[in-house]
Amino acid sequence: MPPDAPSANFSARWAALKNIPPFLSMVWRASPGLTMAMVALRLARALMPVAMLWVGKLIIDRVVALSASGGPDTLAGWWDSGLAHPLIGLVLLELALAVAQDILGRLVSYTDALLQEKLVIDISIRLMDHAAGLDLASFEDASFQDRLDRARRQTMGRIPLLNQIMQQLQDVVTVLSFAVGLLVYNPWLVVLLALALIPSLFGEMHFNARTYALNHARAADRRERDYLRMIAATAETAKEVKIFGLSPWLRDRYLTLARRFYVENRAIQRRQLSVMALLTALGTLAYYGAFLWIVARTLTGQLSIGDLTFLSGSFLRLRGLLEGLLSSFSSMAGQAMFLDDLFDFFTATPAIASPTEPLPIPQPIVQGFRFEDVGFRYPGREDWAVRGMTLDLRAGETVALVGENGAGKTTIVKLLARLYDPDEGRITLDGRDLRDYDLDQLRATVGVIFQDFVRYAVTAAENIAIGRIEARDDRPRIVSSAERALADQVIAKLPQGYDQMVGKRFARGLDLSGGEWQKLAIARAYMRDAQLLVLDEPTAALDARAEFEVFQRFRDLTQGRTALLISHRFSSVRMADRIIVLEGGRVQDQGSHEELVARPGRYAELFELQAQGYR
Ligand SMILES: Nc1ncnc2c1ncn2[C@@H]1O[C@H](COP(=O)(O)OP(=O)(O)OP(=O)(O)O)[C@@H](O)[C@H]1O
Repeated sequence: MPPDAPSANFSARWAALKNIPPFLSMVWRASPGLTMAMVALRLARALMPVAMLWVGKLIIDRVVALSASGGPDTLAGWWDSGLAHPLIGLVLLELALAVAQDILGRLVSYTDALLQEKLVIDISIRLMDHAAGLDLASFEDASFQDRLDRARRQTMGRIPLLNQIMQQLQDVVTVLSFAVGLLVYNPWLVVLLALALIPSLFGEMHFNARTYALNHARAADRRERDYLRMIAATAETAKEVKIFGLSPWLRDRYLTLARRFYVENRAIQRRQLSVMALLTALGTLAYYGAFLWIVARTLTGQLSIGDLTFLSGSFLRLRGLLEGLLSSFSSMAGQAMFLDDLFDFFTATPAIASPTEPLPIPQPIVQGFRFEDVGFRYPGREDWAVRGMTLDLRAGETVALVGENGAGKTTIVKLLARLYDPDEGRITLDGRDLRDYDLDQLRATVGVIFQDFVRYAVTAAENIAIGRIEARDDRPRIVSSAERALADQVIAKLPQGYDQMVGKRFARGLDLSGGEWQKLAIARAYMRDAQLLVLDEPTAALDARAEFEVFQRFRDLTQGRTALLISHRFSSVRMADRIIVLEGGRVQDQGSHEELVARPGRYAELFELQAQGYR
């Protein structure tokens, strides 16, 4: 069991009850009106059983009294004498109660369904909103992924908890109403019942805690299982799974993980079965003991037949209710333990945020961006991704970054957009630390298209509009961005043009080639009014001519704006005003293409290598 797994003991369970009030406040937030209606309906419903049983007792006592009094022999006689009128009134009352109970039950289910739905929507939106504010680093951290995964499950998985809590509330009121009835006859009856049920309560709590601990400890396994199931059967992976014959390997890996969980879970379930059977038997014994007492008192005339029915009825109901209450109380506490993950997730705060008094981004940028002796390590890694990095991105200039795989090119882009903050040194914009500026404005100013851009399963137009989602209805803007990125030719070939659904996730979707996707992605860059435009190798799948053309246009169209290009193709890179050569997270050299090829160094060497390939 990992150190952070809650131990399978009672205190963890009791402690989890602290989650109930915040959970209820979430319910209230989701819909105050429905919540109030629900509580009122449940309360009314809670008092029905005791009322019905009591009226039943009154009916029996009256029937017994009337038949003992030796009244008329015929029904008509009874009617005329008027003796039976109060009895008829009681029967009608009982009938009305039964009908009301039914209607209330249906209203409760109706309100419950609506409230649960509202709650799912509300929690989902809060999860999405909260996730949007968190650091990229959080998403790249596996333990955070586990937490997020568990929290996400809470959205659907813990919703029945609402019903459980409400039912619990209703049952408590019903129990209290019966207990008051029993107390009137003999307080010991109530004590006896409660005592007999305590062992089952602890038993239930113990086993629920064990199950939770197991689930918690195996969260990482489950994520892997979901992942395996996903890669075994999705459009994105089907090609490789077939070509490499991965199916048996995926299947075995899945089975190994699933079996481990199954075996551990079965052990808990087995113990629960035997222990709980014993504890429940205890309860049954106590129940029949009390029942004997009631029968004896009736025989000796201390209780009426009506009392006997009321008491035995109350007893039967109380036992069922208390048992249900105790077990659902413990399962409710168990469910509440799962809420820890949800609330944990909500308490996670981003480290990268706007300062309290942010500076506005200069319009226009005058000097540009500058890295001053910047060092950065990815969380959980010992080695530096960039170190001692000093470079300038002057306003209005087109700069290319080159370097071998892992040289730190993408990391520079992430630092520029403040997806991460440097561990050493600082990055400035017009002389002020990036951290002093408004974060949202900064991200709007830096338009980046990454090499691993997302292929959204939406329409072609929407795929482009992603670059400036507020302008998704601005068709002329979308069309002109598409033209600049050469994506218009791709779209012209689609049967439904800009409104064509793309991607293979949905039946209506039409998949595109790698290069075609890239053109759509590049069009996103033109949707923005970004002052710094970055293309981080989204052109890798374009053929050499298309990349050349895309970059040429990019340079022309970004005239007067600052632009950063990342590419491994020298034919494209040479268009830049200045080329920065990175090696091992540092600037190794910089200059124009002509300057760099003229002197011996990494650039000339790599350029020569690539040129040879074409000879
Ligand atoms: N999310 C991450 N978590 C941990 N380490 C990372 C992460 N992303 C990159 N790195 C590491 O940081 C270093 C720099 O990576 P970076 O992505 O900046 O290289 P790059 O120059 O863009 O490479 P490429 O040409 O392959 O795209 C590499 O050693 C890489 O392994």
